[in-house]
Amino acid sequence: MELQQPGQQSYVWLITTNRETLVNLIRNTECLLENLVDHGYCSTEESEIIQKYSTTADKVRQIIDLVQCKGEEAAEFFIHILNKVPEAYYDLNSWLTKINFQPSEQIKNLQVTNNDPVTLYSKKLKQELCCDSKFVKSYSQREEMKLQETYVNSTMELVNDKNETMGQINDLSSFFDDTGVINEEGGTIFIYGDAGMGKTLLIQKMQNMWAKGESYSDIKFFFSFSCRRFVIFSANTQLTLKDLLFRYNCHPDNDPEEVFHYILRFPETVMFTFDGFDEMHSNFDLNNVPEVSLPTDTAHPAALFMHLLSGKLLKGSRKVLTARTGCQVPRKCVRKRIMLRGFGTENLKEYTNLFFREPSVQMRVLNHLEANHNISSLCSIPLFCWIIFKCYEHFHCINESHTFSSSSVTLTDIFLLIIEVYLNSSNSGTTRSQVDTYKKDRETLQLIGKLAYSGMDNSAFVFDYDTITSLNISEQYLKLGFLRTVKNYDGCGGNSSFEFFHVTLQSFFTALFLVIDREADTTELLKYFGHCAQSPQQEFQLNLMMCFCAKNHNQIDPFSNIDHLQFINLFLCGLLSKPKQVLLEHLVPPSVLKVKRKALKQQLFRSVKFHLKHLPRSPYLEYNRVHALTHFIWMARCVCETQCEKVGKKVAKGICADYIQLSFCGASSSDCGAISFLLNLYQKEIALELDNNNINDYGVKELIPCFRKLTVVRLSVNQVTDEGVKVLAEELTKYRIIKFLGLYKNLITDFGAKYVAQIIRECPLLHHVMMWGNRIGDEGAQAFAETIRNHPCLEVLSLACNGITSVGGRCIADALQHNTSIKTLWLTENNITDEATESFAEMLKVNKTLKNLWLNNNHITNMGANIMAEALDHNTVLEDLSLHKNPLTLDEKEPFHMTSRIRT
Ligand SMILES: Nc1ncnc2c1ncn2[C@@H]1O[C@H](COP(=O)(O)OP(=O)(O)OP(=O)(O)O)[C@@H](O)[C@H]1O
Repeated sequence: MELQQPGQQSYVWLITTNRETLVNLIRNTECLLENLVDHGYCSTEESEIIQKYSTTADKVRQIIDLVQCKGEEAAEFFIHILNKVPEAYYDLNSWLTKINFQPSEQIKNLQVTNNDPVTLYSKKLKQELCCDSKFVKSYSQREEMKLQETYVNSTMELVNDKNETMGQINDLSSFFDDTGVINEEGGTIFIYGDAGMGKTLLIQKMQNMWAKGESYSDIKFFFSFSCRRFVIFSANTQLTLKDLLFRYNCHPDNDPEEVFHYILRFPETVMFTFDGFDEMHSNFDLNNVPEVSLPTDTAHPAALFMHLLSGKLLKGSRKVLTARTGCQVPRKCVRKRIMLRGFGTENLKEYTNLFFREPSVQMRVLNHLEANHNISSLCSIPLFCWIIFKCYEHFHCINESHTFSSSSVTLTDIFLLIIEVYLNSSNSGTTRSQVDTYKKDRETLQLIGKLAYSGMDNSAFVFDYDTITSLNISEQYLKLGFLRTVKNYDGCGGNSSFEFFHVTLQSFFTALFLVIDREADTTELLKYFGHCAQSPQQEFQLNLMMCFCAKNHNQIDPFSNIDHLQFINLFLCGLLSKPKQVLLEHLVPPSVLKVKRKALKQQLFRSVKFHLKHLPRSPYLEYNRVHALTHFIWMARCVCETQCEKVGKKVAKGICADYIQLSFCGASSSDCGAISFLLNLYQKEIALELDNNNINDYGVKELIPCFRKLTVVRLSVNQVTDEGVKVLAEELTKYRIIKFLGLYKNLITDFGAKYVAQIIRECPLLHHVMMWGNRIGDEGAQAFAETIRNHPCLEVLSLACNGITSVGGRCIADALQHNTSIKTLWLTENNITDEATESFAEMLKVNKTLKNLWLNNNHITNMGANIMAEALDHNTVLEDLSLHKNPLTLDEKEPFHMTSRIRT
């Protein structure tokens, strides 16, 4: 673009000499005319005449002629408009920069109206999203709940592609910054978590923050898609990108072409959210996505989606994709991985205080949660927390003194309760017993159950109006609140579609239907066990294949997630359990119930036996180790849901090992209840490895019943805080059988370190303690020092990656002068300087057991290294003094190089 340079500051001259450029690059004449008319530089008649010209270029020529005639002020205001509405005149950006336009004070004070289609569309999107995101959609339509009054941040963690944690994030605005990037090429922020962890609500919160101007201010367009909705498209649907954006979100009122042109030109101003990749069940083969060479080409919506995700379309746009844990996404696309871990103690407190307004009720609820681990661990999953609170609120309204049950509460219990609450609320608050409510509304439950069941086989979570009416589900039933309307995506304003307020509710209704429907025989009842029957080998192979395939960006099968089917089995176990018999007998004849119960029990045993038989087993140290995966957790959940000790005992017997490895199984805190239920019934002592799960302090509390059996407790990378460690100390010191304690990469501070020290002091068999990657400082180090002084058998202590300085280092070194058991001490990555090396040297002169002392990544210089090296002359036991990554200079003459036992 050849631009004419102005010779003097005459705006008329500028316009005249750059006429050609302006005619070529101005595409929006309405904005110019409206502002010129508003401020009297052009009359309405003149504007109308100009608008009659057929081409934009002619209109621009006329406008230029007009402002030239009107003189300097009009010409200056004309350029001021171009400058003030960059969305419309972005092609003139470099011209405006070159002329270094500086309007006079008089012109600056004139208000410029921005009626450009891009800005108007952005405003429209904001308004629409503001309305859409204001209320939480999970709640029944009768009683909407404002997002602002219910959303609290849950625990979010950055995770690398080996599933290792990279630290927490607390702010949704930081999703797009540079922290935690695992792949610079990727453009998608991938957020994952279990069912009900709050992925959808988090997306809603992002929409709301953008729409209210609280965040993402550089984004002009925010397009939200639920992957579930892609099911609606038939295999031969063909759409252009423009259609996908405008028809399935809101439509621009003015000049859609221009808006789309802007989107293509500035993709970095666009944000997409795609919620629920695991639900993107489609007839369309995602592994054979046809290429789209131009953004104007048509393709299947799922293909457009995949191209958006991979950056082939709108490269540079921001994308957020959510899915259930375990769902594979093409690695190449992923920029960051964020795992939702649900509510920790503080989040739960915040949520309680938001949910219950009355301070006295808040206190009471918090006290109940404190007293009942079973309920608080269920509450760590936000969906279940909401259901529990909702039930509490309802029963509390009826009876002020209502409390949470003090006995064990299962997931089936809380779903039975929420249904009761919904049914009762529709009866204008009449209070009936649970049995009466279910008895009276049996038919309703059966019909809704049938609908739920009808969708399960082919993963249909959205029901069109025809399906609803064909099953005789009337308006009245729809209003109960179990189903909510789905925004119409065909853009034609047809009849609404519906979905359950959460897919776990659909699973519950399916199970309820299979139990209460007399026609449903035992084959139907048990069919989902068949779907979920996966041998551990298959699960291993699948995991391997997923890793391998994800690496090659091939063969993605997001539909392999069958949690919704697993939930059906779980609820069947709950509904057909003995404690529920009293209620169920009012809905099904006892004889039918008996047959179903028997069949389920037999099936459960068969599945469990098959699963346990095929679990991989291998010797590990002195143990006979069994390696369990996610399916084992589902099995434990089902068994626990039966609440039957006899079943539990039989299953526990099948474990047949003295070490159970359950790392990376996606176990949550409430799963610890199920694990504990089984292990408590195990005949012998056993080692439990639960590293890299999501159990936090609630999970530790859930394990209380089984600590008496545990010789190894490995709870590393699990968000355990001092509170959890306190529980460990109370429990482990009762039984004193613990040999190995693994708590690395948790949130333990000096306070918690004192409890760990207590465990070391009081448990004489303990030989391994892994505490690296916590928040322990000198006070904690001091506590360890006091306790290791005379410990009889502690062999390995890792305190690496903490905040220990020379003060703590000296205490530990002094204590080691007296210790005769420790062979390995890790103090890597702390803040230890030369000040502590004297103490280490003294210790090395007298210690007769320490073989490995790791002080890598501290602040030790040649001086400190030499002090320790000299001490080694008196020490024959130490094999490895490791000093990598310290500020040492490599000088041949320095004596510490003379000993091969020092590694630098
Ligand atoms: N951060 C949060 N603050 C308050 N409530 C929450 C939060 N996250 C989730 N909830 C509650 O849990 C319910 C379920 O959450 P959501 O639908 O977002 O889960 P999800 O992870 O998308 O589940 P799924 O994988 O099954 O689709 C919400 O409707 C809300 O009641």
